[in-house]
Amino acid sequence: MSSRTNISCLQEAARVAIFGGTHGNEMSGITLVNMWIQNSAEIERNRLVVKPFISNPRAVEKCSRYIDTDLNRAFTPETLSAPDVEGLPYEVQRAKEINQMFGPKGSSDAYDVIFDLHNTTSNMGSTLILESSTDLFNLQMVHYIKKALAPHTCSVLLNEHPQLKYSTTRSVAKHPIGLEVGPQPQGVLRSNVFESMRTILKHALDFIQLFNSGVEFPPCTVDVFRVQERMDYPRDTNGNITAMVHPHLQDCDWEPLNHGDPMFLTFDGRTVLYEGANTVYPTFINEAAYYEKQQAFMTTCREILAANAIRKACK
Ligand SMILES: CC(=O)N[C@@H](CC(=O)O)C(=O)O
Ligand SMILES: [Zn+2]
Repeated sequence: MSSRTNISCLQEAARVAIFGGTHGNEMSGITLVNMWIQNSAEIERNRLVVKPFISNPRAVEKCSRYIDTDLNRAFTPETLSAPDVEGLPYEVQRAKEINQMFGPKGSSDAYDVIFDLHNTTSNMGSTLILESSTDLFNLQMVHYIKKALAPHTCSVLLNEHPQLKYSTTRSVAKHPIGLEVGPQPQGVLRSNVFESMRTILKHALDFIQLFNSGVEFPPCTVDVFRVQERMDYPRDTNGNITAMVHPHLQDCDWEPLNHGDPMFLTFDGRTVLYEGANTVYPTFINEAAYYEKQQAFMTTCREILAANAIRKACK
């Protein structure tokens, strides 16, 4: 029997967009994108269209997460097909524009790749966010980035949970990928966070250029953290929070949380323990933007994804 390797031939990635300011108070992505709009030399690659783009300019101007509603939840089929009437929430209108410019979502006309640059107040380090465990192009890209970064590290968050997945701005592209770097307070620029983001983008664009030039990428595996559950703060009967993230959990993103470990510290000094049977890996711990979403942190489980070899399809 001859052994044949399984190579998946994928479409060239000719058009790439880099979004900053999907949330108007996340300063690293906003600053990088504005810099690249001024001078794009650093992100230019052969035979590749790379478009730096401020996705929520009005929120950026106000330095707030959004004007009317969270843009990064607005890319549902219902919102995108809403009739163009006057008085639509700003982000709904903007989502429809972005879908026109970079989509339409789900169509062959859509951009190939959208990188969406975010910052978190959580101590997550550099994190790539995937929305599908079967997107070979993105899995290979993430594998490449992780290798290129070593000895520095980068976590991969997989958000394909049927209930917890949300309709992101980047989801307009064929290969949506989020980049979340922290900790960085809202409205603040930190040089280490800025530089980490910039380096990851460089490796990502290098990967795309290599892929487009015909390089074959061998089969690989990627360690990911799969979104499992959102954990809310303890609350009183009026819905007000009654506890804080416990000091033993604060800043411990991606570290194992086991049955019996402290989770919250109530205002009156009681410790609330994690009661789950299985070890989980919390992330987005004490993210500022998630208080309004009733989320103190998110639990994930570890998983290893395998990806076929890929190369560009011959036309
Ligand atoms: C802190 C923050 O904004 N995080 C992003 C994560 C993502 O892009 O998937 C969000 O909630 O939209
Ligand atoms: Zn964000």
